[in-house]
Parts: sequence; structure tokens; C-alpha cells
Amino acid sequence: MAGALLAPLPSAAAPEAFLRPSATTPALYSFSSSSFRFARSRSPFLGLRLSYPTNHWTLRSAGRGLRIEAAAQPTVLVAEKLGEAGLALLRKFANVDCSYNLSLEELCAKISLCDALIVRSGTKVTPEVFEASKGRLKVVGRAGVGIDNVDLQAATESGCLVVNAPAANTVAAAEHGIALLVAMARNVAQADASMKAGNWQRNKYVGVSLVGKTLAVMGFGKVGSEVARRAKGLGMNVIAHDPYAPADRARAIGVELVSFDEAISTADFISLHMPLTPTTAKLFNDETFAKVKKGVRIINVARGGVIDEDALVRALDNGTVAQAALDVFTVEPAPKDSKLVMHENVTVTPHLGASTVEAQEGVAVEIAEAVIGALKGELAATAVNAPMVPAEVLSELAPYVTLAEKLGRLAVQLVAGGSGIKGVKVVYTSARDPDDLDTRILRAMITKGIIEPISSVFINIVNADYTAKQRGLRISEERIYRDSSLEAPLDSIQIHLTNVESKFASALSDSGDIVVEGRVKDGIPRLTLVGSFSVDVSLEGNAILCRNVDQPGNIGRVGKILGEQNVNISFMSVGRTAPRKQAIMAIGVDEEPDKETLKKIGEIPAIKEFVFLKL
Ligand SMILES: NC(=O)C1=CN([C@@H]2O[C@H](COP(=O)(O)OP(=O)(O)OC[C@H]3O[C@@H](n4cnc5c(N)ncnc54)[C@H](O)[C@@H]3O)[C@@H](O)[C@H]2O)C=CC1
Ligand SMILES: O=C(O)C(=O)COP(=O)(O)O
Repeated sequence: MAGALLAPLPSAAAPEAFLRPSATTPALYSFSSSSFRFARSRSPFLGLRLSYPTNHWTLRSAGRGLRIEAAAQPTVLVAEKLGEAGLALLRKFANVDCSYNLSLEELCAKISLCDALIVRSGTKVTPEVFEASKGRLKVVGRAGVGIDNVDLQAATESGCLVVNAPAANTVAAAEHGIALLVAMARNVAQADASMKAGNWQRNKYVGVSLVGKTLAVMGFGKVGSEVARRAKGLGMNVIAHDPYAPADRARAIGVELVSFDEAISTADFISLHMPLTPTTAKLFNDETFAKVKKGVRIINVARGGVIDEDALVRALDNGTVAQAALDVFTVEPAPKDSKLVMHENVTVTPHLGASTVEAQEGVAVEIAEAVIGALKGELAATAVNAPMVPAEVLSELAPYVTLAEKLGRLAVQLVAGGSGIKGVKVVYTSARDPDDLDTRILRAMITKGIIEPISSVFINIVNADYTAKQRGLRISEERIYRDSSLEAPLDSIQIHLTNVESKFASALSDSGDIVVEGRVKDGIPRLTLVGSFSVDVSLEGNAILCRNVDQPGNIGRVGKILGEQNVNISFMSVGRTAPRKQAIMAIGVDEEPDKETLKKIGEIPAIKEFVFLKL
């Protein structure tokens, strides 16, 4: 995270006033400034283009000048209470701003100075927040499971990764569900309040037994299955409804998966454990309550919005639902005059499901690691709005990721001005089984390569597919099996831009598509085909592609023109159809030749067309 650049000594009146010799190295000075911005290099996956205000500069003497080394650190805003272990990890890597209970306005005011935001369920991360971040916010970390408080669409549109901590609070939530189940059945909270009010009401608080009763677990995921396991230990008969849960996982803990209607009509207790989504919103409504077994008891540690709260009050009032135990509410904090909260047959807790010491330390570490990884440009395993790709697959694909982006960038530079790109066909040649080759990242990087040079949109793995769709860019993928080494994931990547005109006609295939192909050789991405011409060019720096008549002297003429302008040639490759016929010459150059130099190259009689490309 440290960068360096050569700069003159700042022209402040008295540099000594803010330059202090380091205690250890006399030639080392440091000073602070909040105005200096340091641009970090870009990561291939998240395409981070972060600009950090740095707090710490170090000036080192470097020859006759001074070298400013900026220890650039990202800034992480922690907007809700987070366990110390997670904060400690974050502080090692970033400037950490813990500011709790921010209003939306305060959050929006801060966010443009932050690279990451960490929240729990109490902060609404709305489209306004992403807009206010002006593209700087790269990661939102949800220190918990439910991400219904984060606007995923807005995050994706702005290329902001959302990660959560899906595992560390499972047991805490399940234990809280069981705590509510038991407390409700035996009126623990009501009896406690009554006694504290000076009463001794043994007859009023007669409860119901759990043993032999049927519990319907709605949502058989991580929390739901842990609740089921524990309820079985209490001697309950457990059934579950979850349209997406595998039956064998349920069978393994002795739970039968049933339909929604069967679950709600046979259960004595219903425990909710599904996420809040457009499909589950108000899933428990008047119609649902009309189908339940009279006197059912309901526990909700999932999300308040899954229940139509007014309908639940009605069902409690008419005895359809005997009792409810709720940890979560449609609006949180729940309004003080909420009929549901005040109902005598309702037991409530203020969203405490994940609030154990252990769970909070666990989610804090889980989210800190995910956010740090994401800020480093790694793809997080807990990404909510981007492909989750295992680390070993990522490392294997790394050179192909670079190849994919560079090929996209190159292909788009071959398009004639004014000719819009609509269709892109990507052909992967590989010896691997299609199931063994995840191309989502490659597709995203090709999209990045194609769109970024021709727009102001900043594209990364998060928003690539969305942006392509928005721009009407259709990307189709094809795999060709090639009997080659299984060691490399891919043999080649070919990009076809269909139905476009090219400013370099030789890049067009027989079918009229711009075609470029690349391969990775010794870990280095190389361009291996342009149109129907084979070349072999390292995809680095800049290149001039020329189509010329294959005859002696061309290389020398081009070399001379470039040499006269002090443009250094890094490589040269020639591909031809047949001796003395058409040839493609690819010349790598370290510097960008000026227009006059390029014009002179174009005037060489044997050169029929040429194009300058930034690789
Ligand atoms: N009260 C609290 O403090 C806590 C609440 N939670 C909430 O609990 C819920 C579950 O969390 P996890 O088990 O970790 O998530 P999970 O993703 O492991 O499980 C959710 C399950 O719900 C199922 N599901 C989705 N739509 C459904 C539908 N229409 N009907 C039935 N099942 C459906 C899914 O297939 C999945 O198996 C989440 O909403 C989460 O936010 C989680 C932790 C703490
Ligand atoms: O993880 C979840 O989904 C929770 O509901 C926990 O919420 P919290 O982090 O305690 O605000």
C-alpha cells in the first residue's frame, strides 16, 4: 500500500516548520497533509482506482531531489458497533472511522471520503449513499447475514462490492429463536414483568408444553436447520418448508420438508427463518393466518417484513394466533406505540438474535477480513453482488484475466469511429470440461476492456454484466474443446466484434467480424491473431499494426522513422499470408509516437494501412 513519487520540496515558507527529522534516519522526514491525494494502482478484479487522502508522507533524499513516499491507507467507515477483534484487524490496514447513529445526511456527507463502509442491520445503505460516494466507495461490508438494508441494485450499478458475514452469527440466531420459543411457551417475560410489578400470579401464567408438539421451520437454511436440530432435542416433531433446500440435508437431521400450506396448517409452532425478499415480504398475511391451526404460536427471528404486522395483530386479537415472539420488526426501532409490541400475548426483543459476545466477535473478524480482501482487490468468498470464485481458481485465471481485458481494449480500438458495437462473441478454447472452467470473470474483464475506453463508466467485476446490458451490448460465449494440456485452464481467447466496421480492415475476418485472439505464454498474455493474420505480440505498452506488401526493407523504413523521433521499439512480429504477398507487421513501442511520425509511417508505399494501439 505504499507508493512513491519524485517531487520537489513543497514550497511552503519554512519547510522546517513541518519537516521533522526522523529519530532513526536523519535523511528521513515526515509531515502531515490532508490535501495530498495518492492514486493506488488498479486491481484487476475490483478495478480499484482509489484516491486516498494520505495522512502520512515520508520524504527521503533521492539523488538531488526528494522522494515523497505516501503510506496511502484506505478509509473504512464503521457505522455500527463492531467487535474489537475486527476493528483491530481493520486498523492494521486502514484508517478506521467509527461513527455510530449517523443520519442519512451525515452518512452521505462522510461517504465520499470512504473506501469501505461497514454496517449491521441498523443502517440503511440507500441509492443516495452510493450517489454521494461519487464512486469512491468500493465495498460495503454487512457484519451479519441479512442484506435487506443495503440497496444491492444501487451498489451494483456503482460497481460497489457488497460482502456479508454469513456464518458467524448462525448459532446465536438459532439459540435466540429457541430462547423465544421456550420463553413464549412458558410466559417467562410476562411473568417476570408481573412479579416485578409486585404480583404473584401462578394461575395466570400457565404455559404450554413443547414435547410432542409440531414445529414448522419456515426457511431451512443455516439458522433454520440449527433451530430444527435444537427443537428435536426438546422432543418436538419438526417439519420444514423451504422451496430451495435439499431434501437429503433435511432428512439427515430427521426433518421432513413439506409444502407451505401443509407446514402452516399442521404446526403448533411456526418459526420463521427465510430472508426478506420481494417474494417473502408480508408472506404471513390475513390469507395465511386463515389457514393456520387455531392457537398457533409464531416466532420470528428472521425479518419483521416477512409478516404483515397489522394482520398479525388481528390474528392475535381473534385468537387465531395464541402467541407471538418477535425479535424483528418491519420498522426498527419499532414505534413505541406499536400495537404488536404492546400486545399482552407477544414477547419482544430488540433485534438481539446476533447479539452474543461470541457472535459479534465472529462477525467482526469475518467482515473485517472480507473488506480488507476486497480493498486489496481480491474477490471475496462472501460477495453478495459479484461472482464468488475460490482463491485457487482466481490465481490460476490471473494471467487470463489480464489477457481478457487487454484483448477487449485492443478489439475496441480497431472499431471505426461512429460504428457502435452491439454484439460480442467470445470463444474460449480449452481442454477442460466446461464445468471446470468458470468464465464469469473473463467475461467481465472483456466487457471492461471494451466499454471503458469508449465511455466514462468505471467497470469492474461487480457492474460489468449490468453495464453491458444497460448499453445494449450482447455478449455470447462459446467453448471449443481442444485436446491439449489440462494444466492450463485455457488455450486461447478469441473476441469477435460482430457487425462493425474496422479502421484497420485487416482485423476483419472473412465473415466481417473484427477478430482478435490471445494466449498466455510463460505467464505473459500475448496477441496471437488479428483478423486472419497470425502474429505473436506481447500485450504490453503500445503497438503499431501495419498491413503491408511483404517485401524487403519495410521493417528498416519503419524503424528509421521511429528511431529519428527517439521512439524505442520493444518488439516486432510479422505474420503473412504467403511470401511476397500480404503481411501484418506488429511493432511494439515504448513511447507513443506523435501524429507526424505516424503519418510518415502511413506514407511508406508498401504500407497499405496501419493503426496505433494502446495495449
Ligand atoms: N434476528 C437476528 O439477529 C438474525 C436474523 N437473521 C436472519 O435470519 C434469516 C436466515 O438467515 P440464514 O439462515 O443465515 O440464511 P440462509 O440463507 O442460510 O437461509 C435462508 C433460507 O431461506 C430459504 N428461503 C428463501 N425463500 C424462501 C421462502 N419463500 N420460503 C421458505 N424458505 C425460503 C432459503 O432457501 C434458505 O435456505 C435471514 O433473514 C437473516 O437476516 C440471521 C441472523 C441473525
Ligand atoms: O445477521 C443478521 O441478519 C441480523 O439480523 C443481525 O443483525 P445485527 O447485525 O445484529 O444488526
